[in-house]
Amino acid sequence: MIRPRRSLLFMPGSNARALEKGRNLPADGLILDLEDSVAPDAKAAAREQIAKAVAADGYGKRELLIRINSLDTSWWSDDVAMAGQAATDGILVPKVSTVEDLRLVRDRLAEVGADPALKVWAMIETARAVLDADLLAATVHEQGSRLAGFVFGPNDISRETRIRMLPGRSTMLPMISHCILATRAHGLEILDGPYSDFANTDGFAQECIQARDLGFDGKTLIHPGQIDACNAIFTPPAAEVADARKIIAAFELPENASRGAIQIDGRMVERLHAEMARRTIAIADAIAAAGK
Ligand SMILES: CC(C)(COP(=O)(O)OP(=O)(O)OC[C@H]1O[C@@H](n2cnc3c(N)ncnc32)[C@H](O)[C@@H]1OP(=O)(O)O)[C@@H](O)C(=O)NCCC(=O)NCCSC(=O)C[C@H](O)C(=O)O
Ligand SMILES: [Mg+2]
Repeated sequence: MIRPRRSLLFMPGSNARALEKGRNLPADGLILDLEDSVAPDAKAAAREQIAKAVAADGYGKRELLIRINSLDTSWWSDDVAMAGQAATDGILVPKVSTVEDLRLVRDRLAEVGADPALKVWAMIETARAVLDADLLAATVHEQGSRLAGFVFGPNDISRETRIRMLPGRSTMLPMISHCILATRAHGLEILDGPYSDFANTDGFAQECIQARDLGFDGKTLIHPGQIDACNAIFTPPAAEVADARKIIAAFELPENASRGAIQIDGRMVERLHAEMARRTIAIADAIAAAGK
């Protein structure tokens, strides 16, 4: 089943006001954070607060992920124990670098008896993870894997590699495309990283358009003011949906039953375009069904 993932808003697990606000924000998903937005001495309280907020529910159809702390900290194991028992859709694992990292998380989730439907998302934000993106994505085929996709992490990549984050992202485009290819080769999803300068609405909109055109499924956000623009940019435009319906209808005509390529309004259209059209319609329908 296709799920709209146009906008996933990060919120600090230590911020009760944000957790409360998340119940009414129009984001497709929320990422309740235990990692970088939570100070070291607030980790335990944030973990408890997230558990209570999820148990109290009220998040409706929004996809809920909990970002745990990285595997080189003393917190991650308790984070997984809490997240594995919480009624969410998945966990987001930061600073994944090796396939062994993903196996550790898989085994810990099994140990705590997590619901088999709970998914794992990996943040790709180390040089090693970018280089080995294909290997990481390939773990989806392993027994017991819960991997659903990647979230790109430009800030940590920049920190580790000293590659600068520039407007237009010219310095990061090769690695972004590399990660997107790795996910698609294994049937996974991928979300773009956040845009920190939340007061710069034009810059944000340009980055969303770029993210969509590069092939990301959606974008992670850090401020509620970014949701509407992000949703609008990642929503298939009405004209694209109408065109998709036309393509499907054309291939369903008896006279086209045995044709691989046809003509619509002066353009060549092939069956691969019908496949793309079906995805466009499925996303548009899923957005409509979610009432957004
Ligand atoms: C960046 C912020 C600290 C700004 O917060 P604040 O100063 O409170 O902003 P505003 O006054 O404009 O807020 C207006 C109202 O909106 C609420 N709010 C703000 N942010 C959020 C949010 N993320 N979720 C829910 N609600 C939010 C405020 O409470 C105000 O509400 P009201 O009281 O009704 O007026 C803040 O936006 C923030 O903390 N953002 C999230 C930070 C975060 O989660 N960071 C981690 C993810 S990014 C990352 O980790 C990078 C990645 O790993 C990489 O490597 O690239
Ligand atoms: Mg990061």
